[in-house]
Amino acid sequence: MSTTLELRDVTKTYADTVVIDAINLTVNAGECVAILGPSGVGKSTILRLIAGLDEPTAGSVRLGETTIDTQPAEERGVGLMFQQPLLFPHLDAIDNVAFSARAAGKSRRQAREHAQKYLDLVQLGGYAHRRSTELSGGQAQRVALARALAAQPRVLLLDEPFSALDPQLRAEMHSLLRTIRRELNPTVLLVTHDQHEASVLADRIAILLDSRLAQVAAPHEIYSRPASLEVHRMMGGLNVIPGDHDGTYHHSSMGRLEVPTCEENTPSTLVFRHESVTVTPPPGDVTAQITEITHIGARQRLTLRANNTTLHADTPPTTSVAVGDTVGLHIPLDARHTIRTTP
Ligand SMILES: Nc1ncnc2c1ncn2[C@@H]1O[C@H](COP(=O)(O)OP(=O)(O)OP(=O)(O)O)[C@@H](O)[C@H]1O
Repeated sequence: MSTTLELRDVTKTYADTVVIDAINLTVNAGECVAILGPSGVGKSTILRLIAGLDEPTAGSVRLGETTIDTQPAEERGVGLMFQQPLLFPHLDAIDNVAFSARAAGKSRRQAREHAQKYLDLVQLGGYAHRRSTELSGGQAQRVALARALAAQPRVLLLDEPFSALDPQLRAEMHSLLRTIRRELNPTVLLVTHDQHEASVLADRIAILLDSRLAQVAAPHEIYSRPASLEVHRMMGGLNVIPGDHDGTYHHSSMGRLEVPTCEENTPSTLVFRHESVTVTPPPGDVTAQITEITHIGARQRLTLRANNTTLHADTPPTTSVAVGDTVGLHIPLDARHTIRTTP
């Protein structure tokens, strides 16, 4: 049964260092929220506070209608999964998954029947009697996920659960997690430093920067309407153009570009996703010269100069261009976003 998870003004201080500073976050029942932030920012600390492995310095954690701050970790109904599967090496897969049911007093047969359902769910039904030491990294991580789910937690906390896997296995685990969300509808709080992972898995992303949540929103909103330049960069945004907003147009060394209106005339930085830019015959919205072409998988990334401004555009490899070409760039109006800059 999924439950709402709520952090209220949660602060965590180690010695004199404030790691988490008065964070408020609600994960609705059945929702998946990803906390995204750089290494060492405090992502795992948040999960430890929820799981009861550490205590907040101030604030409280609620599950449903209950404040769980004083509950021991094992009574919170929180499932945890880490980067490493941490399976019991002396047990086979099914007894790893059956562990919580056995601990709750179920007979071996009942616990194994229950565990088998979860092994089937993670598509390892035929591996029940493999020792955990005889599983591949990806299989062991599936067993760890089955073990976390078999305990029927009220909330599932995932701490960088797929980052030790190679890209193909990681994509398979993403797909499995989506299936599990459809079938079991768990409340999930995921921690990752990978913006791609956050955006493919989560309904909302919470960006953790400098001890605080800089923005909490749906992935497309965070990509296209970042609340700050730091959020734009965290999401891999490349185009950052300082200038001024006159209410209708953004003025910079790149020229004048219509932008969504703002009431005040302010110094502001124009940002737009490199994926949203298309190449046209000049002049386009902006005329620029290509200075570099980098091939990234099935795309090609153009670096361009427009007067003193450096721009980036990701285009299909079929776009026929060469370094030195002068091209037009089309930047859709709804892809243009301005961020107020402190003068
Ligand atoms: N028990 C502790 N005592 C003192 N400092 C700690 C303790 N646990 C964590 N920290 C510090 O708190 C900060 C946040 O750590 P945390 O592990 O939450 O970061 P993270 O964002 O999960 O990092 P990563 O992505 O590298 O795992 C770090 O600077 C870390 O050194």
